[in-house]
Amino acid sequence: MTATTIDGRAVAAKVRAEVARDVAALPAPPGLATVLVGDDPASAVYVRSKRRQCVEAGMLDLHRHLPGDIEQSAAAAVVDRLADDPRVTAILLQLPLPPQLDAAALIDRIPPEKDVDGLTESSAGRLALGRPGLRPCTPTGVLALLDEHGVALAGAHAVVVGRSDLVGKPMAQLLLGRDATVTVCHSRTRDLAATCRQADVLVVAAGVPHLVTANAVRPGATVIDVGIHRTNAGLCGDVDAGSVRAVAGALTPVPGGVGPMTIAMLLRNTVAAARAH
Ligand SMILES: Nc1nc2c(c(=O)[nH]1)N[C@@H](CN(C=O)c1ccc(C(=O)N[C@@H](CCC(=O)O)C(=O)O)cc1)CN2
Repeated sequence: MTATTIDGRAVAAKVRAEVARDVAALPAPPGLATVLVGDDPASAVYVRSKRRQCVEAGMLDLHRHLPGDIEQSAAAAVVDRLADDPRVTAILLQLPLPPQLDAAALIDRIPPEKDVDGLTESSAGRLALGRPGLRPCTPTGVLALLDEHGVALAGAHAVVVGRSDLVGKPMAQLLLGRDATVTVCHSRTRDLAATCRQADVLVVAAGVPHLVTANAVRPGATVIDVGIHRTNAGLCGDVDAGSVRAVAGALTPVPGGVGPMTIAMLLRNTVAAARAH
């Protein structure tokens, strides 16, 4: 068996076209404020893509690039100005932030209605309680890929590897909301491979290159690789695609899988924020 490739680029392109149509129908273009602190090369690539795709969709690009050594109070003042700016529909702080900054405190200065990353306490609480709200982009993008690929989640056993605020935790909650039976693995999980082999749907968001190999995949399972790592050999994920491709029923590639969906969901969340305004 060779796994079917789940084409994130194609699905993301469909979403972007839908977003562009939705933006054209709005009374005014939404403003997306991307805040980049410092000069981390990977973050710069992602923010550049977000800004480009924001403009291509017809939105206003309201970018802020802050020095990497900025103090907490100064960063907070920038967020507060964006929060009060009527041109700003949506705010995101590109993560990770430099170590001197308290990311959670800065994120929580974003008004819930502008929190298109879905990372504030308010957004996270609404997700946990099953109430409407803006959801984190990557987990939402994973759900969109599973839906587009026709994966039945109700009653399925989903295993999530990783428990980050950005992906693992909201991913588990979103899958639970779709009536999957959810197991969350992490660095303290004993016999990770045995747990992963139970999965009908395996979402790997551990941040460890090639963590999951073929021995951890049940034949025919759907495997979603959220990882992205820059190596001398190029980009790779948390899944050893070379070996897993021979066992899985479906697999997302890196690059070209979850990554493009993260940005597509950001744009979709920005339209949702504009509509709720
Ligand atoms: N505030 C946030 N920070 C971060 C998030 C987030 O959702 N919100 N997610 C990740 C990084 N990320 C978005 O910022 C992201 C990662 C990867 C891609 C992507 O399109 N990857 C391409 C390859 C791009 C490349 O050449 O490197 C792919 O996988 O095909 C988009 C967004 C952490 N920070």
